[in-house]
Amino acid sequence: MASSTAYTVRWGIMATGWIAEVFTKDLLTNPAVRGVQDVRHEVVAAASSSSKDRAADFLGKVKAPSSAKAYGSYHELVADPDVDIVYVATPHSHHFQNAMLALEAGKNVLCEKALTVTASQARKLVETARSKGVFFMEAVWTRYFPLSIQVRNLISSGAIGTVYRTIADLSLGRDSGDGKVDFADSHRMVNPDLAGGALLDLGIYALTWVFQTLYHVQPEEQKEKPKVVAAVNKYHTGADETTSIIVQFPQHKSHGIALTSLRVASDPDGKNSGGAAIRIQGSTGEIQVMGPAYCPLQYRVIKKGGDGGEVQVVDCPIPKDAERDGWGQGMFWEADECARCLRDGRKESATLPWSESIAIMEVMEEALRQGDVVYPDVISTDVYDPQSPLNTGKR
Ligand SMILES: NC(=O)C1=CN([C@@H]2O[C@H](COP(=O)(O)OP(=O)(O)OC[C@H]3O[C@@H](n4cnc5c(N)ncnc54)[C@H](OP(=O)(O)O)[C@@H]3O)[C@@H](O)[C@H]2O)C=CC1
Ligand SMILES: O=C1OC[C@@H](O)[C@H](O)[C@H]1O
Repeated sequence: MASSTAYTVRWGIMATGWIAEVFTKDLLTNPAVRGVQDVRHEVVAAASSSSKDRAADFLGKVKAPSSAKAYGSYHELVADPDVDIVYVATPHSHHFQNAMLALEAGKNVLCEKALTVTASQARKLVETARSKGVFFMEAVWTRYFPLSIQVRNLISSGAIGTVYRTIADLSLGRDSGDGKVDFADSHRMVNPDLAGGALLDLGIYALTWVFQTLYHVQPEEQKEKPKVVAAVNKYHTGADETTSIIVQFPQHKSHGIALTSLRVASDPDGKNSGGAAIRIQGSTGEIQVMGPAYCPLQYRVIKKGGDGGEVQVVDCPIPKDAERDGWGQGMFWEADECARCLRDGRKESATLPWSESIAIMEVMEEALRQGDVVYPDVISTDVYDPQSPLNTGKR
């Protein structure tokens, strides 16, 4: 078990869908299994906008302690004084209103990706977190993987010289052969009412690799806003199905190429036979990260002019908790980061600062603008409404 002096964070889970379950199970794994002694996590409440019973079922499924409270509304969750931090696990359409509900209640917030539908919404959330003096972070879990940390350190230490280009792809390959993809039109992946589309859901990981290799590593005073050129193919629902973006940092002479698609796959056979999903190309070598871009488990360092014997292959497996049915997907690392920030009084994570989440939202917004993708007003407004249907669940 984690040490008895470990700093404990009490989580409230907002929504009860797929990722809420995966994340909450990760929270409830034993931190010692991943070598963590200084922080630990408790799940004290979960809320469903559908019903209190659904929240109770959820708590049962994740084997939360019997003391954990089930709420039938998001409003009740954010009012619970025992909750230190709210994890927002609703579709991206809802993130602005739901995260605002929690921030306005004075709660710390970890909000699933994509942070919002628009950059203006992201800026408003950050302003609110700042004025309320609470912690706020976008849940891009991949950033906190030991693999990502190692890759960023390699870049910063000059292991592949100056990085001039990163090519990153996260594409699912869900073409169903009849002109459609195999998500129902109502599914959050393609439904504009839920801010569906490849870019906000998947492309954000390709952009994460572009940003953490070309932008994050830039010294603060040299951080440069990128130029953006995008090509977008729209699905018949109006959401984007294939989006390709060139992100240019002119001062740094670097290009990021972020690719995403629901039609073709980054890894058609699931064995990485197609090669690396991410290529980070420097003046003296290349780092290749094997996909999927959201959950990479291996990278390779290839030195320029090497004879093939110089390729260093590094595996970074995700520790599983055998005492908890083998749970552990790698989402616990971002939770540990939240705990350490709360313990240390930090309001934002240095690994994914507010300004970087906003910069990525600005790129996605610009790409979607170039592709004529338009989302409904109710999900793209930046006016907070505690009684919005997105907060009350009145669908
Ligand atoms: N980090 C990662 O690896 C992943 C992140 N995600 C992100 O998590 C978010 C949720 O995705 P996922 O869990 O797959 O989605 P699900 O559809 O499985 O769950 C979403 C939950 O949100 C709540 N909700 C509230 N209003 C609505 C609505 N109008 N329609 C649908 N659901 C609603 C529901 O919970 P309730 O009824 O209890 O309120 C629902 O169960 C997305 O933003 C996605 O990008 C998703 C998958 C992986
Ligand atoms: O964040 C995600 O990562 C895994 C994908 O399968 C999922 O669609 C996406 O939301």
